[in-house]
Amino acid sequence: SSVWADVPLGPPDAILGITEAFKKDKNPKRINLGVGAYRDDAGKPFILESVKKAERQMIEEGLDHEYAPISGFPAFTEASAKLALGDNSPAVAGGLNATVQGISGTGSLRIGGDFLKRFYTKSHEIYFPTPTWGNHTPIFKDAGLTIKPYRYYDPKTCGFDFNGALEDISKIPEGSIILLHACAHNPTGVDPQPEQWKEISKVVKKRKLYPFFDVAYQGFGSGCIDKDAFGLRHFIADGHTLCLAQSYAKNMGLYGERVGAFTIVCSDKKEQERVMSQLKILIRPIYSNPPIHGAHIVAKVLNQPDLRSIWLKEVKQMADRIITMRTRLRDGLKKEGSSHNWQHITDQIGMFCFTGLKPPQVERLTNEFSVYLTKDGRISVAAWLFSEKTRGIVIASSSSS
Ligand SMILES: Cc1[nH+]cc(COP(=O)(O)O)c(/C=N/[C@@H](CC(=O)O)C(=O)O)c1O
Repeated sequence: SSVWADVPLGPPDAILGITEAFKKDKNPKRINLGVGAYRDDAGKPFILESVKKAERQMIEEGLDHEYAPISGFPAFTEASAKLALGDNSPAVAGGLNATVQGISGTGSLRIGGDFLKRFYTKSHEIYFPTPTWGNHTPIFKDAGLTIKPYRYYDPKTCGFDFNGALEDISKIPEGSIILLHACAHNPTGVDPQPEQWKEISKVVKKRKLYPFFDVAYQGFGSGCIDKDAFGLRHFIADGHTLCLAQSYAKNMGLYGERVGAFTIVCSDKKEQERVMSQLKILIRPIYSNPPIHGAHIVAKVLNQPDLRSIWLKEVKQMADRIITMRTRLRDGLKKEGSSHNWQHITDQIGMFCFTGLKPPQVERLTNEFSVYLTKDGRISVAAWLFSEKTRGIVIASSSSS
């Protein structure tokens, strides 16, 4: 028999599989609210002006196609570290950030998982908020870490289960790794308030946990890159030693360019050199060195003041549009006669709204109205086109709610 006779058929991806199903739907009124990708008012992908300008400059400069360093271009990695940690970050100023370019957020998270498995000796257990982004599980499982939960989302309020989270975190075994979403939590759209971040930092410190921040939506939550980094920067100011994975897929619209970064904040320069050396040894046999096109774009946009100021306006414009769409969706549902409390649609923040719809209602929405969303009831508000689709949500939510 064939050598692959025992290969089982795997299930479609819970998120990317929605787009596959959407593409097969012939209904002209179909709408895809599955994948976390921003769309403009015409439902089209949004190419940022700052990105277009950077690319035009790159063509004029005739950039070559030579290999980047294993860790990526310093112009990219240093700008990424400053974006997340702050322009005046003492850690960056002191050269304590061991930052490498990763293959977008996913690849950066995976480098982190692999590095922790190889060198973090206190524990190989990583604690996830419940729920979390679907791909977090296979990323860290394949890296050889054991996944454990802490409470995060309260289905009763469709909000943050702050007390539950604190209670669970205060019981996490000392030295464990804890995964935190920096902002715009996926899939719930529920973020801790600044005061709550401070409490979380205290408990994480008390338990001597190792924080791993996933920074996939900086700027996309509030529209302000500094506000969205509050939790991360507070943890640094609180003296935590931590690591973080960044993605430029959403906040620069560079989805397919696969541009991200992974940073370990080290305690001193010697440690940073040792950590950098081992990150490069880890990367070399996987993909040797990172893709350069998107990295050049990001380096230009972040380092050139004219492009940076355009970008800051554009990321705020995207965040503001999402906030407007949230309000229109909530009002539209009321207008359609729904008596359900949809307040959480505007209380939540970032690309996603956790509607609270149950799988049977999601199925109805998809099968009868060609509205595509993930089974857990998450919709990408960024992809929402205000239309009579609202009616579909009302009907689906009214049935067996
Ligand atoms: C929290 C989070 N972290 C990292 C990523 C990685 O994105 P990357 O394209 O590797 O930089 C995503 C992507 N989330 C959206 C897309 C996806 O699932 O791949 C989503 O949730 O739809 C996240 O939502």
